[in-house]
Amino acid sequence: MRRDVTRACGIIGVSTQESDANLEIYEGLLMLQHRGQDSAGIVTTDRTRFHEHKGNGLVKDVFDSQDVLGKLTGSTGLGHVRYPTAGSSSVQEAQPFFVNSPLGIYLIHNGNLTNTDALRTLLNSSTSFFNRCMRTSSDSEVLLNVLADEIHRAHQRCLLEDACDPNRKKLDLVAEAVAATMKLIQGAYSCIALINGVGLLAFRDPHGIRPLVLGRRVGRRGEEWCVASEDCAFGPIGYERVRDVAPGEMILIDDGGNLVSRQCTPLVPATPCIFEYIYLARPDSVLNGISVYNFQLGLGTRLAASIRARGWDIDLVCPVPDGSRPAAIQISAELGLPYREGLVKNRYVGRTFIMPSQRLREVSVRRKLNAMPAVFQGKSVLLVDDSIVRGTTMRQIVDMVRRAGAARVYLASASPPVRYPNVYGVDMPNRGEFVAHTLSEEQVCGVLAADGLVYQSVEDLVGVGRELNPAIQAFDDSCFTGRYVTGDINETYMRNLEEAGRGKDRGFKRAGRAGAGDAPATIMA
Ligand SMILES: O=P(O)(O)OC[C@H]1O[C@H](OP(=O)(O)OP(=O)(O)O)[C@H](O)[C@@H]1O
Ligand SMILES: NC(=O)CC[C@H](N)C(=O)O
Ligand SMILES: [Mg+2]
Repeated sequence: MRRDVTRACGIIGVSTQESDANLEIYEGLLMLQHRGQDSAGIVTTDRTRFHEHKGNGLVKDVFDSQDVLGKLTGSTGLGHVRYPTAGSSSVQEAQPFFVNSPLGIYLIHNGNLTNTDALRTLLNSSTSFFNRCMRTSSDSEVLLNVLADEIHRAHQRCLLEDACDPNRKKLDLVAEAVAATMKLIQGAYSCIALINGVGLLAFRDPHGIRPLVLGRRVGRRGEEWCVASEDCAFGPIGYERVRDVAPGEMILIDDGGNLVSRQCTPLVPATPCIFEYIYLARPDSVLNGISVYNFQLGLGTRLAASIRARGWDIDLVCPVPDGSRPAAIQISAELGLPYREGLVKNRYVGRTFIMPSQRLREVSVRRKLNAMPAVFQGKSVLLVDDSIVRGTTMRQIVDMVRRAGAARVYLASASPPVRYPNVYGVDMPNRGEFVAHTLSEEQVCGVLAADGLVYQSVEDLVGVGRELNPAIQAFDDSCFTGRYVTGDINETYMRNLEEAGRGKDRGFKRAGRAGAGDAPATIMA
């Protein structure tokens, strides 16, 4: 079930009392590798100094020897795997990022800020204590500097207060700073920071768009903690899922393993990114109380009803491996049709949708998937995929399956038509590149040269999530609806995004350029 290509970031932090954090973080990052493959980084602390290593590439290649990993000593630390949404892929932008004032802080981030440029201007202005100058164009580096600035301000405020207790708890200062940071930054963020002399800090944006899960175990010297993007990381390193970090919540674990939590913004139900359940997260993860696997089965159940209504004459159901398997299995069970694996995947070829040109993407699909005549010859086939974005994958597959002898090729997409970019930390092309951006279902079917096409409806998609966790009534489904939960995304933002992406052929390269004063607007076709 493991995906070999995705486009978000994965984060993990561990606070133990006696174990080697480096090994646990390494193992945890391997479990999160599907979320980002551009770079990997780990930092640990042995309470006297930080130990850091990061680089471009997969976790196994960046940490390719005992020597490299062995130098990362200490019982607390954090790790990151990156797929960029802002800035570039250069090693300077690999995470974690570090600042040394007002105290040593390392930070990792999953998500994307939508007001990065405004924040950068603020940090460079005289209102910032240090007129902070960044080294990269990463939004995550900006986020770290905002946090550092706010920690400094909170400390200054405390010193100025007449009644300030000189021993005022560090927790209070950090909580004040995180709350102030959350007021300034916009967009999506799940973050973990290592703060010298304070401990391990984790916080999640007020809408809970990107995931963040807390795990715990009891060691010989007391409680030990793990925070990660997905709880699939916990099992191999011996932690048990406790709960999701709440939207707008911060958690601080001190060096003694004591955990405290503060709600930094008014608590509202999460509006998590629905694409996590369709494509990004591993099926063995439970996010926001919803099993990703069960979500995907639910997609199959709902889609089966729409397929039945079409009255197509189908001989077999075939998934586009790997992500659509749960939905396809469920469709085959619901419709009483044979399930067949007719597309063989080559696990040693890399990316398709993020390849740097359309021609390369097409070649890559053919290298990655091969259609078997033994399955398709003379059959009327229903192909199921988790999503259709540019349509490159499906167009190539329809052609391959026909060449393999299929009599008819019907298509089912477990998610609705992707029509709008995701601006919250998932790499997506520009609006004009989506095959469905301005086309109807029937027109897309024509472009893909299929005999029929059915998409999941937005109502059914959201209905699956609501059914599995009634406490969550709304999701960030912006890539299907054009409705952005943070309310700050407008046409100017989209145009700037598209202009910044032009010529790079990957679309989502830079963010955070919304024109000041633009009214938030729903972006509809
Ligand atoms: O319409 P397109 O632009 O071709 O993109 C859609 C495809 O991209 C993803 O697969 P991908 O090949 O990225 O990875 P996977 O093997 O993990 O499914 C997704 O699962 C679809 O199959
Ligand atoms: N996909 C992500 O979460 C990316 C994090 C951050 N925006 C970066 O570009 O590095
Ligand atoms: Mg795919």
